[in-house]
Amino acid sequence: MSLPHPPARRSFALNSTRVLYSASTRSYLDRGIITPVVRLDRVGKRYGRGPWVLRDVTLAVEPGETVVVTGGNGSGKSTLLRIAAGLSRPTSGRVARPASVGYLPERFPPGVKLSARDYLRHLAAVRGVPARWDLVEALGFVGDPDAPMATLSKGNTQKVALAQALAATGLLVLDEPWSGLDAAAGAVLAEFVTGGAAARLITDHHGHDLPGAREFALGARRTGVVVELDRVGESFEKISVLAGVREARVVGRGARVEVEPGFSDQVLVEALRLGCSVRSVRS
Ligand SMILES: Nc1ncnc2c1ncn2[C@@H]1O[C@H](COP(=O)(O)OP(=O)(O)OP(=O)(O)O)[C@@H](O)[C@H]1O
Repeated sequence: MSLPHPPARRSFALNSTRVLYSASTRSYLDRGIITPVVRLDRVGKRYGRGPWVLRDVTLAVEPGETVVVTGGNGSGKSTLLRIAAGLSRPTSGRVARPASVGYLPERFPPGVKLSARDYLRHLAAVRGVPARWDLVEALGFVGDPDAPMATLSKGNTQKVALAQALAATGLLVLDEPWSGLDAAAGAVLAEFVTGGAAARLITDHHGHDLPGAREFALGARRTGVVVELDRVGESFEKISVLAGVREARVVGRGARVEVEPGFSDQVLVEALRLGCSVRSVRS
């Protein structure tokens, strides 16, 4: 069930600039002077009779703010994002969101027969927003805009999928938006997700450094091992998906890797095999 939208007199205009929100916004939020764009109130989720994936999650994202949802594999990040975007119903709790929501799924749906240009036009028409081909170009799309989406490379598919999500003005929900992007597109995206007036809720296994972003950690479990690696380079992607890796973040030329109990030996062996050096290992 969605909460009714808050009264307009308490809302900040969504098209105001980011600067307006930078000073003391948390205290304004707390005092009810700024209304969050999206608010999850004690949200819980279980699929069928399965275990609870999320329990009692309360989160508010204000205009112009970027919140990065972190947590290990299976901690419920994508589930939380789908609930925030309105694509999945919470089992308990309440969600209030704006009318204009852009959503980038973790994986692009297979079997889309439309061309990139028609796909963008179609989704824009459904949502009542302009088709932003300029965003596709800004991300450095290379390919035939009139070829079926299924024939595009992963990175170019991601650029089109991102453009349809970024066209929204209220809330941007982006699940692993850097996935498949080249460095140039990644840098453009980093600017998109740290500027502008929309509220942004994202996941990012790559741990990009996003100025002003706030972290929201899910399922923070205290046991496990933290491994600090050096000389990680191109191996980061492989390390971040190793069995037992709860979370991996780029730190300078190295990485900080949180590992589930019992998995640290095999993660260390694999990291050394990939040419990394080990800076520290601690519980
Ligand atoms: N449609 C579904 N039906 C049943 N279980 C699901 C469904 N979607 C997710 N789950 C389960 O919910 C849990 C959380 O999944 P979710 O994809 O939200 O985690 P995540 O933190 O995004 O993981 P990852 O970092 O691996 O992407 C997992 O145990 C998953 O198996």
